[in-house]
Amino acid sequence: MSSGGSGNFLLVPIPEYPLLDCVPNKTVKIAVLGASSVGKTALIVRFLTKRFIGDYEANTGALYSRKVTLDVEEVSLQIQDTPCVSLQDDEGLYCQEQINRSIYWADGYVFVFSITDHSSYRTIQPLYQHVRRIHPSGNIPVILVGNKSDLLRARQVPAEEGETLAASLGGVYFETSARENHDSVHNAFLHLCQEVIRSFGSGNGEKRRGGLHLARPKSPNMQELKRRFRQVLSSKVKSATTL
Ligand SMILES: Nc1nc2c(ncn2[C@@H]2O[C@H](COP(=O)(O)OP(=O)(O)OP(=O)(O)O)[C@@H](O)[C@H]2O)c(=O)[nH]1
Repeated sequence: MSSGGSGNFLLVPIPEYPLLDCVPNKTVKIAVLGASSVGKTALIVRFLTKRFIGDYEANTGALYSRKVTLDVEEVSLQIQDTPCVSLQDDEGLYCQEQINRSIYWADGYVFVFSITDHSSYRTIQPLYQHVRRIHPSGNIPVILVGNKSDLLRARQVPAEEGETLAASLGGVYFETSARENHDSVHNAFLHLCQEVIRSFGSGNGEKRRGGLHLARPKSPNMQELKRRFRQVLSSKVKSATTL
């Protein structure tokens, strides 16, 4: 696994909601991962703003943070956009260090490929293995998104291949068009957020974070423990970045 990239990417300040605004134990952290130009940024922007961004700008990985209402539940949602990963000739994965940090930080993952680009589809399996190496235990809430479904004539990945791959990752497959519609994108993100919240309830968060030796806060004094949790996590991320 090669790494590169610099800057305290993940440690950019996450806008803190005033304590009274923080939705206790309902902070959902999602990382959006995939190859170049598959539509990671466009999907996030469509989900959060209902708008489509037509121009292409290689993304450096922005963090979006806001409260959203999913069904009737209000959650503090943080979505980490990430720079592209790429397959190398030996089918190894080039994944910048800053992407590792966002994988380490996230509770759930959106794996994105473009249905018009088979190599972006082939990137998903090694990318998923990489995430598993960082989170070896517990199940990790994931969804697989085949984007650009509006470009039917340019399709290179049949829907069945998406379904098969999603099943092997333990997630659900969604075909979306960030360009054409909001609902397909919203349903995909909504599903993942619900899976993440479910994983908190199942204690999976504790099992998964067991690898970090950080018990998921259970006490009534959630805010204090969450503050400590965040501190320990960010110091862990800091030490991880000095690797
Ligand atoms: N036709 C079509 N174009 C799309 C769709 N989603 C994104 N695009 C376009 O594809 C290009 C790449 O979109 P981005 O959102 O920048 O892709 P990205 O994965 O963030 O790209 P990287 O910065 O390389 O990681 C842009 O020109 C988008 O306008 C879609 O659903 N349909």
